[in-house]
Amino acid sequence: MLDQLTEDFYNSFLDLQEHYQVIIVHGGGPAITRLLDQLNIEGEFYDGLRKTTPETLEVVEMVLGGSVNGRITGHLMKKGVNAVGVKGSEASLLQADYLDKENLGLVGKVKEVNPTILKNLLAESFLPVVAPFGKTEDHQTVNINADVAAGAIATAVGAEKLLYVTDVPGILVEDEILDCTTPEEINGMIEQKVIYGGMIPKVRSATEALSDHLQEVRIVSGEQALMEGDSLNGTSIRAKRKEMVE
Ligand SMILES: Nc1ncnc2c1ncn2[C@@H]1O[C@H](COP(=O)(O)OP(=O)(O)O)[C@@H](O)[C@H]1O
Ligand SMILES: CC(=O)N[C@@H](CCC(=O)OP(=O)(O)O)C(=O)O
Repeated sequence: MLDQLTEDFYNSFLDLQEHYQVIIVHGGGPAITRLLDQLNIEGEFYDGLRKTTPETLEVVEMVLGGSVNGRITGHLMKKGVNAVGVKGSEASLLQADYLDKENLGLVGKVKEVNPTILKNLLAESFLPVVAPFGKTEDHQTVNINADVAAGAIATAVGAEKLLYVTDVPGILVEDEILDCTTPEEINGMIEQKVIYGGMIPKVRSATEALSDHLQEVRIVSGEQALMEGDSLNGTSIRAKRKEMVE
């Protein structure tokens, strides 16, 4: 999605900051794959997660922590947003365990989040742009899936809303954007194959992140502005449908 993010999308952050304190957590899988291909380093995925050797990790760090993070931060700075790049592996932000060292190598799962750095930056009106790395107890940097990192950070900072930015304007049912839905309906849509492929991990981590505090997760497009007037675009996912009637 990163290559398709529009001017309207980046402009939205000025509007968003009038209503919310905002943290961005980004991925960049296709950009990593491109550089690995150029370097003739073979990539392997298991259940959508990249097997990460020490050699692969070096490339992942260069791409996510370097060019992708710099690009997003740079675009936001140009719009007048005070963005700052943060690596999840630093300042004890994402403390990780190995997910499956034998099969996946240096891939992490989040053990604990220390959001102090993010809270301090937000308090000073910075917009943190987080690259999804973690640090293990033995001080190894690990590669963490961006959707997973975003969910964990949202929970740790006590976020009210979590937005998953993608290349469709929301959850689509027969080409119509769904305004709102629930985890229960989502399970049904997965069963009926209305939701398939890359949307499945997105809606699953979205529903996992829902809590008493984080009452809404949205699936939104990066091809348009995130807000229209005072409301957010895309599909709203909430625990119960009756709460959606506002
Ligand atoms: N019901 C659905 N509504 C919208 N998109 C869907 C649906 N089911 C599957 N998809 C697919 O999910 C894709 C988004 O997931 P993915 O490609 O992994 O996104 P990203 O690269 O932004 O993480 C869409 O482009 C679409 O092909
Ligand atoms: C462990 C793992 O798979 N990490 C991901 C991190 C980037 C990411 O999540 O990028 P997308 O959001 O574009 O998928 C990877 O190496 O591709």
